[in-house]
Amino acid sequence: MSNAAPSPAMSFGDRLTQAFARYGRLCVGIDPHAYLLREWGLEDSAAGLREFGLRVVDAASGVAGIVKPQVAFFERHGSAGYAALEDVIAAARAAGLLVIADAKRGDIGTSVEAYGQTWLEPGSPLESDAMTVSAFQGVGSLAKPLDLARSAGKGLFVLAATSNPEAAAIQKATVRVDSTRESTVARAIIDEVTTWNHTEARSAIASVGVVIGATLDLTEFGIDTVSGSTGPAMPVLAPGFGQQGARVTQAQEIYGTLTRAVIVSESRSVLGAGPSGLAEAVERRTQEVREAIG
Ligand SMILES: O=c1ccn([C@@H]2O[C@H](COP(=O)(O)O)[C@@H](O)[C@H]2O)c(=O)[nH]1
Repeated sequence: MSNAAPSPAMSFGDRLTQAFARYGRLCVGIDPHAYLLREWGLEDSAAGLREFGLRVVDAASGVAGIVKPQVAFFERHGSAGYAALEDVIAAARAAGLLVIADAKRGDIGTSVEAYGQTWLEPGSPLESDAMTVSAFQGVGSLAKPLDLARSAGKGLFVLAATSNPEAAAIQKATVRVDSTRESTVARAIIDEVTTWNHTEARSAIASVGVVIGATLDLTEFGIDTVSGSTGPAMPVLAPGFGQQGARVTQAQEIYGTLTRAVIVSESRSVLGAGPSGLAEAVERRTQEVREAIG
């Protein structure tokens, strides 16, 4: 399966559906922390990051369906880091892996459009299959990347309730959505994404998702994990499993009805196996995630 040139007829949600059916829901994070590079016997340089990323791609290829490079680690090395990231992304996509660039971009609409072009435009050097974005400047500010994602068969994951504890105060804060309703910030973002997805109702899984951490009690964020959705399932990129403490056996309990399109994202808990144990760790984790949520 190659996803190098997605036909516009095939949305990101459709490709996600295929990846789920074939490989399950594990997303292997490509997070070349300095300590991991050391443990792997690699230099903390662009060349070391490139080698690290390519080894993860190798281990994930044919076993897991999705990888998520954490852009921050590559940016540390400036232009050489970006060149390494380009190679890692290209190798992953050529191997048939879906690539979610964890770039967490956001800005006013005219600038965020360029971020979308960087990560989602077919033919761009950093072309990925999906990217993470921030709605701090309003979900409406993301209109251009949303349009591009739709026309190019790409995906977006909007930060809604993140796994880090420091975010709770802002994300649980109440906002007035209209003259009759109030909602938490997290819930308001999820509702806007859901509305967007209802206009793309032809796929089983939508192309625009949200980031909701597995470390949270979602009821405290006002997030509905009980009602069944009528439209396409909203993909939920779910960090917080593994090193941050959440267990995949609890996924159903954490996400409730949202579980049907949860992507279990794990980085350090898999990468910590080191280069010799990595392939086995990816296989084992893929299996555990399959057993827990299919
Ligand atoms: O809410 C969020 C959003 C993104 N992340 C990112 O996911 C990985 C998690 O790494 P682990 O080693 O599995 O903890 C990392 O790249 C974070 O920046 C997140 O953790 N929480």
